[in-house]
Amino acid sequence: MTYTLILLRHGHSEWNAKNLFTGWVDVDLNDQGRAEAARGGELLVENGVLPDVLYTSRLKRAINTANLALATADRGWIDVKRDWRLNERHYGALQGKDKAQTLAEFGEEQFMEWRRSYDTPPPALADDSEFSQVGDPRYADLGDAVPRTECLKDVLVRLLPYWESDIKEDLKAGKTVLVTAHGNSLRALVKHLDGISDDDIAALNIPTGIPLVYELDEDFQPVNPGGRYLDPEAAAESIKAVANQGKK
Ligand SMILES: O=C(O)[C@@H](CO)OP(=O)(O)O
Repeated sequence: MTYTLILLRHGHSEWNAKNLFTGWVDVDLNDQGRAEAARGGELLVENGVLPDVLYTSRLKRAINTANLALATADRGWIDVKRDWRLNERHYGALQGKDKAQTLAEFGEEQFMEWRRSYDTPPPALADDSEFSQVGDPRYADLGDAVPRTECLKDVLVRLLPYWESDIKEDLKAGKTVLVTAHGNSLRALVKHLDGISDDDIAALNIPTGIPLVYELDEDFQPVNPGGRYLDPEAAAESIKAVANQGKK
């Protein structure tokens, strides 16, 4: 008996296209992202991997990706659970900043440390910034715990309890679970699933809009470590593009 988990990073967003750090800023998909999401749904159908339940973050680029993919797969009727713990990593004071300019200003080492180190968060975002989520009603349940910045470790710490309490329970019940989330929240989950070290996770990037399917054994260990992208060629191209962001 194996459990089927599908991970799907949202399609290209308006700020991916502009090369801006996004984090918790609620930016929508662009046309490319909407097309990627629909293609993601086609890939689910072509591969006969149809989700029974959907998990998303509270951010519209993930929500709309899931809606488009599921509509394409004629699966818009499945149960949905949304949770802030699947949100993108909060990018702190980098939210809204241009990646290429940040790279030029701070140099590659600092830029990569902020983007990909496991435990160094970017500087905190001021509460009165236009890009702050403090006071946003969608995070009212968080009170003053709304993040001002996060490193990947912080994401793992907030995400794992939810993985244990909710997502795993649906898998245990035999449901095929679709998690539609973000580059860094999915990197955290993949780190956990594949047992990737704190150092090695820096080199792992998740492509936009391409379903990544894990088969998990009864102990939730991947039967297929690293998972299986439903379009491996497109995934390889997109991974390269994500890795090179800023370096234009
Ligand atoms: O800007 C962001 O929020 C993320 C994902 O788009 O970017 P990066 O890949 O640089 O972590």
